[in-house]
Amino acid sequence: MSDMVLETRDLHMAFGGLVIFNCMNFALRRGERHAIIGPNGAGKTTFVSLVTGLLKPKSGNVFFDGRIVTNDTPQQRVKAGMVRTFQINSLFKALNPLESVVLALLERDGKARLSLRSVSAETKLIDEAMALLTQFDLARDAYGLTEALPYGKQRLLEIVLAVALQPKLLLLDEPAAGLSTQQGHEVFSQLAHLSKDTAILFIEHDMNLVFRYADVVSVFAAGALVMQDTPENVRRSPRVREVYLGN
Ligand SMILES: Nc1ncnc2c1ncn2[C@@H]1O[C@H](COP(=O)(O)OP(=O)(O)OP(=O)(O)O)[C@@H](O)[C@H]1O
Repeated sequence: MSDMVLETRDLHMAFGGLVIFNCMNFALRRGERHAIIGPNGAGKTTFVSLVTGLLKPKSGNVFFDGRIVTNDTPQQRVKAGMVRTFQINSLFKALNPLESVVLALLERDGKARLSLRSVSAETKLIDEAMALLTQFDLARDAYGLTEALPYGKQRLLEIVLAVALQPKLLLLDEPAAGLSTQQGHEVFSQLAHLSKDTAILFIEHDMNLVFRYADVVSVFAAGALVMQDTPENVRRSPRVREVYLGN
């Protein structure tokens, strides 16, 4: 089994005449916590969309878990163990958090067609859902209205739903966006405790979070991977200061 859970080879992407990447080669190890940083418009979200299958590259390939997935649909990639959360809120507002997590666990177990009512008998799943909510400090909110949750907790719940699928790769687009500094740290410290069976690729603009929680940082600028290295080396790099971090 390869060390790499995700690789892209020679990815080329353009929107009409606007070239985003010419030749993007990228690799991410199993279990790694990997941040993508870079200025606005650098292509970070486009890259993640190519990885998850929301967008198709003009040429080049995406490898996931040792297999080419370039032509797989996003749903096929989710089934293979690649799960993404978005900057936008995508929760089931009509369900309470516990019901939502149970649904995610059913999806993981390939039982998604069971109705929630018939699930009430599945006490093991309910216990597991409750344990996940507890892990992310949401136990007290389990039976409340999802739409009444504060924004920070809604974001946390989205992450719990993704984690419930036990992905090999979890992709997070700015998980701390719109959160207070303390909430941002809480989200990342929960993520830091996840099993190393799950690699995490996250886009983040808050450099305190990036340098504290990433094992590896990739710097995107103007459609190129400028550097991929440890947080310490990225922080010290004159080139990265020039294209992104400033002095
Ligand atoms: N669907 C699209 N159609 C046309 N152009 C697009 C589309 N999506 C993104 N772009 C352009 O591609 C470039 C890269 O955008 P992208 O959103 O990937 O950057 P980013 O690094 O994620 O930026 P940000 O940090 O602001 O989210 C930008 O110039 C953007 O305007």
